[in-house]
Formats: sequence, structure tokens, C-alpha cells
Amino acid sequence: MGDENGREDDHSEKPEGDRTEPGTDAGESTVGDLSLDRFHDALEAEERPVATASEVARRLGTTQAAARDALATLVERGSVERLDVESDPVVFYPSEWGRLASRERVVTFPKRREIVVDRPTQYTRAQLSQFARLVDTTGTDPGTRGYLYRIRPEDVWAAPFDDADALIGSLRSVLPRRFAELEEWVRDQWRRANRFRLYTHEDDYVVLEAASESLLGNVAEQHLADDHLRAPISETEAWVNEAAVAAVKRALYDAGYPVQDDRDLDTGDPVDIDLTTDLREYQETWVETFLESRSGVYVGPPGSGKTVAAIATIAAVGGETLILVPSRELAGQWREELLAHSTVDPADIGEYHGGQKEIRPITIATYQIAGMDRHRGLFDSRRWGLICFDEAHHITAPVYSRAAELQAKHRLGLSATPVRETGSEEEIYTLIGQPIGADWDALFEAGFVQEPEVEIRYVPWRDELARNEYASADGRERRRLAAENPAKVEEVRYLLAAHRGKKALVFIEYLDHGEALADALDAPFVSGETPHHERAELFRRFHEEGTEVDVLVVSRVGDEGIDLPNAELAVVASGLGGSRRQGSQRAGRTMRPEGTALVYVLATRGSSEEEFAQRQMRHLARKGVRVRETNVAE
Ligand SMILES: Nc1ncnc2c1ncn2[C@@H]1O[C@H](COP(=O)(O)OP(=O)(O)OP(=O)(O)O)[C@@H](O)[C@H]1O
Repeated sequence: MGDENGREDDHSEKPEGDRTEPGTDAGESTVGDLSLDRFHDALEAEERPVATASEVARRLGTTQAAARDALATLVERGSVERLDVESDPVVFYPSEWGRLASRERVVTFPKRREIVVDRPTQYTRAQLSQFARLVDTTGTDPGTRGYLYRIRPEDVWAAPFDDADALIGSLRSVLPRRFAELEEWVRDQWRRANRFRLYTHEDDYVVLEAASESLLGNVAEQHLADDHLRAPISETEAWVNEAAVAAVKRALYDAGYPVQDDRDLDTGDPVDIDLTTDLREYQETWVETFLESRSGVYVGPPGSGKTVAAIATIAAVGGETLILVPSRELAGQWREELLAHSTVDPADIGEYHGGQKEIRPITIATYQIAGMDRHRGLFDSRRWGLICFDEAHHITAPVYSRAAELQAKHRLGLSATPVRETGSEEEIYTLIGQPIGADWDALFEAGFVQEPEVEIRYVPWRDELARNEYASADGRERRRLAAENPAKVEEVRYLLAAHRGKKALVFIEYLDHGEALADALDAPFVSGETPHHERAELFRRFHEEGTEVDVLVVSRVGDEGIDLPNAELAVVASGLGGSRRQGSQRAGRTMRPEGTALVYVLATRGSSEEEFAQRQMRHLARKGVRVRETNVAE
């Protein structure tokens, strides 16, 4: 595959064999015959594509003059370029990099387990996404985007390979050469992920099996509570207290030993539905991966087809299913999606929430109801074979504790936000399952999901008075003043006018601000106080083409759970004190397959909103979303 992009040529002067890590072999002081290879090492140790003579000297343990001479020799030979930057020190870079400017370039930082790829090919990205996280995309020129990947222990644990060799093979296929230490670390993590296994004994109880006697004796004993295991069965196996299965998984995960869950899971009473929509290739992979491990979380951007993949999963498992969702609106949408994409009999779908309480072979309930003690019976009312947690980052604490009891079922999570600020990633992993996801950028590129153009617009204060008021206020009041900066009204008006005719959502945080904006824009305002039927009606009219409802001002209630596929424009007028999650969800409302999606985030210049906006948008940028910043003129 390497030949399609010249990857193998990129580092043609580098030996293929194992070598020490860059920067560690800097003991020798003679650099008169500085090889290109050692210059590469110095660059990697510097973690920059260019280096000054003094940086090279420091990395190679020599004097600056010696490094400069050695570099001059390389420049003469034509293998290194020197770049004179006015008022900055001269920098050097390998000539081949200039020639390969339009090709992919992979730089590895083995100690930090990071890989930076310039202009990655689809092949490289597909490989990397299997065992590394895309943490950042940088570069202002669209032609030179750098992709930063990091390999975390949990990425290795969840990598979809049969064995460590296959994983190492994939790693080697993208890295320019071998990194012995990195490979050893990957192997070690892989081993850890396969040291403990849960399985169902033929007499129907759960067994924890360790790869060795000492693991069961030392690791398990040290990390598990007294009531987690009932009794030893052999030197490497123990009988697990069924009620503690989730706790066992969590404790061992925290100790760095994720547990393979090979138990026989309940499939429940049969439900016979067929999918009527053809899955996209990546959706097929999601479903196959799920079916192999019988649990997992589909992680994809909003609109990437997680719901449709979940319906395919319901059809494939073929058992009674309980779907948990964050809001009643979403329950209604799930019903419609089920009907649109499968042969399910409408009579077999039930909704269970504040509005109605039906339990059917496929039941959709809200987290709120499911978390209430008096509705506990919901979980036992049928032999559910599959529990589907929509917007999995929303699972509430009571539902988490129930989820611990639902370990014997197939468990599917859906999430557009893998990271939660409160750090529930481990909980999601241990209570539901491993993340199953696609490369978000690839989805954008393939056109399955419209990439939003996110623009942060820094809005000045309207006048000195407003600025001074902010300066002399404190705490919450400050935040409110920044949120309600009157100059934002004009800015929203300007943006709506610039995109006249586009369906737009304006998000706000404070009710007063929402009302004022709605008045100024002559648009309806949807808040938590809007009666349910009115909300539904407004959203219906917003949905319809050609209606007079083109703009909706929405408070936090509109943040998620509302499917507005025709929103083409989102203006986040306030609400920047919230979490990263909110930022990505707001942007997510317009990340839909159709239309031109545009997201504007307004932040008051010189207030804490500036920082919040940047933080939220960095989060999006890490997901491969392009973010632009603009200063609004005073
Ligand atoms: N395989 C497919 N073929 C055709 N259309 C599809 C397919 N998968 C999804 N879609 C359509 O793409 C849109 C988004 O899909 P879906 O609702 O499943 O995404 P999602 O990831 O669940 O979004 P969200 O995170 O907002 O809930 C829907 O209109 C859906 O009908």
C-alpha cells in the first residue's frame, strides 16, 4: 500500500532495523560526518520539522560551531536545506521534505506515543484510527494539515485485531521505520488486555479466568473487594458473584487490566425485524464489531448514522430491546426511525416516559423515568436481550447503577461525545463496552456528514459603559453581562441577514437574554418553560419547508435530543460557560448530511467567554472540524 503515496520513499535513507530512540544516543561528540539519519534523530528529539544549529548541537552533544560545520557539509551534499529567516536564526531541514511537499509524511515520537502525519492518506488514517486517537488537527493552510495521533493504553486494549502481531503489523505499515520500545509497549498493553476473561461456566455461573496463577493471586486479590468473588475454582479461575460483574470489570480496568467479556449474554425473547435500509460500509463494520464482542459504543459525529446502525444491531441481535434516551422528543424520533428503516410492526414499539407508559418488545424509555425507583420494574418487565443507551454520555447515576445489574444483556451505547469532562469514559467502557468508531474526518470527507464551518466571532462591547460595568462586576454577574453583551443583538441580526432564507437556530443561556433576542429578531423562543405541545409544534413548523418559522431562539432545552436536520445555520449567542460537550452538541445540531452547515459562536471580547469559546472549539478541532476566528470591528 505504501507505494500509492510514496511513504516508503519518505525515509529511504533510514535503516529499516530497530534503533534506539532519538535523542538517547547523543553521547558521541564528533559530528564532522553528521549523517542525515542523525539529523533526523535530532529533529525528532526536537519535535519540530526544522532545527537551528544550536538545537542540533544540543541534541547531538557537540558545540554549535561543530554542528554548523556538519550541517554545512550536508547542505553542500544537497541532503539538507538551509532557510534564512529574517531576524530569526537560520534553520535546517532535510531536502527530501521539500521534494515530498505534496506527499504524506509521518513523524513518530515514540516516548510520548504520538504520531504526527502531514497529508495523511486514507490508508494511513484508516490504519491509525484502529489503535490511536486523533487528538488534534492543525495547520492553517488547508493543504498542510498536520494530524496528531496518540496511542493510549485503552486504544490498544480496544484495537480490533486478533493478536498483537496483527496490531504491530498495522503499526509498522504506517510508521516510517520500526520503533522497538513503542512496539514493546504496545505488546505489553495488548498482553494486559488479555490477562483476564469472564466466561459462563456450563453450570451457568460466571467465572473469572486469569492468564496465570500469580495474576489471580496478586492482581485480582489486591484490587477486588471481598464480595466480588465467591470462591476459587482452580489456581487461575474464580467463581464471580453475579451482582458484582460490573464492579469486577471496573476494578481491574482501573488497575490497567481490562477484562475480556466472553460470557453468554441473554438474547431475550425473539423479536423479528429486518432492516430496510442498506448500511454504509463503516456502519457495517460498527455492527460487525459489536456482534463480535456483544457490547460496545458507536462513537460518531451527529448525523453519522448511529441510530440507523443501532436499528441494524437490534435486527441482528433479534431479541426484545430496551432503548434509553435523554428526552421524550428523542423517544418519538426513535419510533419514527425504527419505522423508517425496518420492517418492525408499529404495535411492537412502546414508549415509556412522562407522557405514556407502554412496554412492548421494543420499548423506548427516558433516562429520567428509568432512573426512578418506582419504575424499577421496567428493567425486569421483559426479558430484554439488548439495552441501547442513546447519547451514552447522558446516563445518570441511578441508571449507571442499574446498568451494572444489566451486565448479562447485550449492551449498546451511542455517543457523539466520547470525552466527558466528568471523566465517565471508564464507566462507559466498563458498564457498556469498548468504543467502536470511525475516523470522523473520513466521514466528513466522504460527504456522509456535512462538515460545519465553525467561526468564533469576538464581539466588542457596545460602549465604554458596558465595558466598565463588566469590569466592576464579579462572579456570576460578570458572566451574565458578557453573555448578554448588547452588541451581540446586532451581530446576530447581521449574521441572519447575511444568510437570509437559511433555517437558523440561535442558542442562548439566560432566559432574559433569549426573550430580548427573540423580540429583537421577531422569532419564537423555545425554553424549558415552553409547554411541550407548543415546543413540538414550533419544531414541526421549523422542519417544514416554506413556513414562516425560519429562525428559532433556543435555550438549553434545545441543546440536544432534537432532530433538526434542516438547520443550516447555528448562532451560539451565549452559553459559553458550559462544558465542552455542550459546545460540540451545539455545533452538532447543524452537522447534518444536507444543506450547508455553518456555526457561529459569539464571544465577548476581553471577557472569560473568549477563553471558553476557544476551549470548546479546540475540542471540535480535535475532532477534525475546521474552526475559524474573526474579530468583529468596533
Ligand atoms: N445507511 C444509510 N443510508 C441512508 N441514509 C442513512 C443511512 N444511515 C443514516 N442515514 C440517514 O442519515 C441521517 C442521520 O442518521 P442517524 O439519525 O442515524 O445519525 P445519528 O448519528 O444517530 O445522529 P445523532 O447523533 O444526531 O442522533 C438520517 O436522516 C438517516 O436517515
